[in-house]
Amino acid sequence: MSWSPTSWRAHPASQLPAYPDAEALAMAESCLAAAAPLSTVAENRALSARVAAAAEGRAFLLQGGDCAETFAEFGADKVRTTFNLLLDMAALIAAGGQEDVVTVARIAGQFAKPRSADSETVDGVTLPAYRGDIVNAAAFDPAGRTPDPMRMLEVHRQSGITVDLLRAYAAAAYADEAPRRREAARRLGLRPDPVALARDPASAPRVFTSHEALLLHYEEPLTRWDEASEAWWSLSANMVWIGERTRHLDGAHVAYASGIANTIGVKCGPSLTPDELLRLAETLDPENRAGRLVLIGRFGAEEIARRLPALMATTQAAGLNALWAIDPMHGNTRTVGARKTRFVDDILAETAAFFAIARAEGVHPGGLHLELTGDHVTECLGGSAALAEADLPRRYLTHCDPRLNAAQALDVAAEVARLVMADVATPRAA
Ligand SMILES: O=C[C@H](O)[C@H](O)COP(=O)(O)O
Ligand SMILES: C=C(OP(=O)(O)O)C(=O)O
Repeated sequence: MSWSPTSWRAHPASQLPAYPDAEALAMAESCLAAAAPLSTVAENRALSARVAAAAEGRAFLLQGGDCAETFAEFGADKVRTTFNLLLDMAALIAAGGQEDVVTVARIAGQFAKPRSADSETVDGVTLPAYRGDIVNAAAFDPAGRTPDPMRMLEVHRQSGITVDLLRAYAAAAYADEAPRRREAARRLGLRPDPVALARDPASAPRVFTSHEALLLHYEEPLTRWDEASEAWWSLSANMVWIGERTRHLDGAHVAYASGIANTIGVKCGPSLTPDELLRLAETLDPENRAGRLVLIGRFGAEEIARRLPALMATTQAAGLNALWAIDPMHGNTRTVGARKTRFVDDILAETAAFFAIARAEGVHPGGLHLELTGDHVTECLGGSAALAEADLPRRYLTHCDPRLNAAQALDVAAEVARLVMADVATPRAA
């Protein structure tokens, strides 16, 4: 049977909200079907070409942004801060020797969250879990927690403005590039590369958009047919990914992603077997096209050495052209007091292990995926600012998972730059 954007509806779907008002849902979906796209096929193809270069060892994918965007925190300043932080991080990694850094934000659509539990009970009252602003409100009250499909329209509106801002910042970013590169070299104790400093304005850096393709009621109407490429594209973002909780082979999320032409990320956690990974790759990337699949490991600092080598050995033996990246956040969540947090030391340890395992397996360690914000939050512990447990309550603002603040994100990028430097200087395993 041929694929269509509605094909996912014939598959079991996890993590989708139970909307109580079917008419309102249908109305929101039809408004989205008539709404402007949030990416273009040309941009999406450009990103895939650059991810293909990363898969071939000639580039590095940096992906990062909020755990979840929200309506309340939205503003041009926030978008600009994320944009600048990602480019500062990219400059560090580039200075480490991986000149072409492909920068992708978790932005302009990252509003839906998978949850461990469907409901939450407080003082004997049970309500649906908060699933991100695209679904319901974080506040614990019955009206706010009821899934409201009209929220998808607000996400589309906010994301449209965000995309316009990102395009405008990219057009202006050339002026900031030389100082950014000088600062990156200074931080790494290197001499700035004069060739890099004199880059052509045409190669001004840009930031692509991405989010988890979780809420399929939102993704379906933003999936559009392109005559020129004769393909369906998600025009809700430049690339989307499938999360650890929804990557079931026969599930709705894999069924949806299998039919769109964009670059697709797949989170690969501790329960993924080599056989499942191969079958996922066959389903999502039957042509084994470089630039199509990004395998994003997220095992935790303690688990990675037990899990990743067999997965990488399998993709190598099968000759897969997928890009391997590391998300050192999601396997390293701990609870301290009543709050979820992550330790920068765990994040660095998993990242270093990723590079070491990739080198041993003959794989290009080609990407980093982080939850971060340019705001001065105190959600993760450690780093050069030495945030300690007592700091957690000061600015713990996330509604879901703890994010690196700007200083911590730059600490991780600087460490990746050092790992890249060591990697490019080391001959690869056969
Ligand atoms: O970002 C990932 C998930 O949404 C998150 O870790 C789930 O958190 P929970 O275990 O509190 O539901
Ligand atoms: C939910 C996420 O991650 P994972 O699917 O890896 O848990 C995420 O990246 O927001």
